Amino acid sequence: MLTYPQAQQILETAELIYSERTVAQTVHRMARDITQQLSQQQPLVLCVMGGAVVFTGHLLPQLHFPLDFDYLHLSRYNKQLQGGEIQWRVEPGESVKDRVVLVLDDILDQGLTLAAIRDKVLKNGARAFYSAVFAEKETSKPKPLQADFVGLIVPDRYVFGFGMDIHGAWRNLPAVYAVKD
Ligand SMILES: O=P(O)(O)OC[C@H]1O[C@H](OP(=O)(O)OP(=O)(O)O)[C@H](O)[C@@H]1O
Ligand SMILES: Nc1nc2[nH]cnc2c(=O)[nH]1
Repeated sequence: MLTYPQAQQILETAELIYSERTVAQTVHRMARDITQQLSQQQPLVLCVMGGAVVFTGHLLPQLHFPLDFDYLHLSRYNKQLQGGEIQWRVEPGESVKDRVVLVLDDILDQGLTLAAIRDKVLKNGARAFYSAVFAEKETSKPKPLQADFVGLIVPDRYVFGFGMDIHGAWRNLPAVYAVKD
């Protein structure tokens, strides 16, 4: 865990890359696009804990159609800045069977996390898989999947805020920051 001064120091030296206003406009646009595509499908919406919790909390009240909600939990970064093995804590269960599933995550970086989720959701019998990511990182490597709904494009730097952590801290920020290079 970061100490209080360490957390403060990280924020003070970070670069603001998207303001709170842009974040709000982005979630609003995504809600409109998701509504256009899925409002007749009564999807099962799955929040990927814990990064997607802020995005989910802002998005769901803007989806004015019937849906069900649940969550799944896995981690690949484990409070580090480099990804490793995927560790599942709560897998998608039987509830996905025959459902149109919409998975919400905070960021698509190398895409390994979302690809693992897609594979499990489809293996457990979902009728269709959709994904919405609040941010997508511009990486040089090809990704194993594309998200159906993408919010903000972020540079190939470690970003935090609006649910995304930096060593476990600052998920609570309303805007998006990049760590100092
Ligand atoms: O596209 P990838 O390179 O696989 O990375 C994306 C994943 O990384 C973060 O999760 P993390 O493992 O940090 O767990 P968290 O949700 O607890 O922050 C984020 O929430 C995504 O799920
Ligand atoms: N918080 C955070 N999580 C990530 N997971 C993959 N890339 C990132 C990133 O840049 N920031």
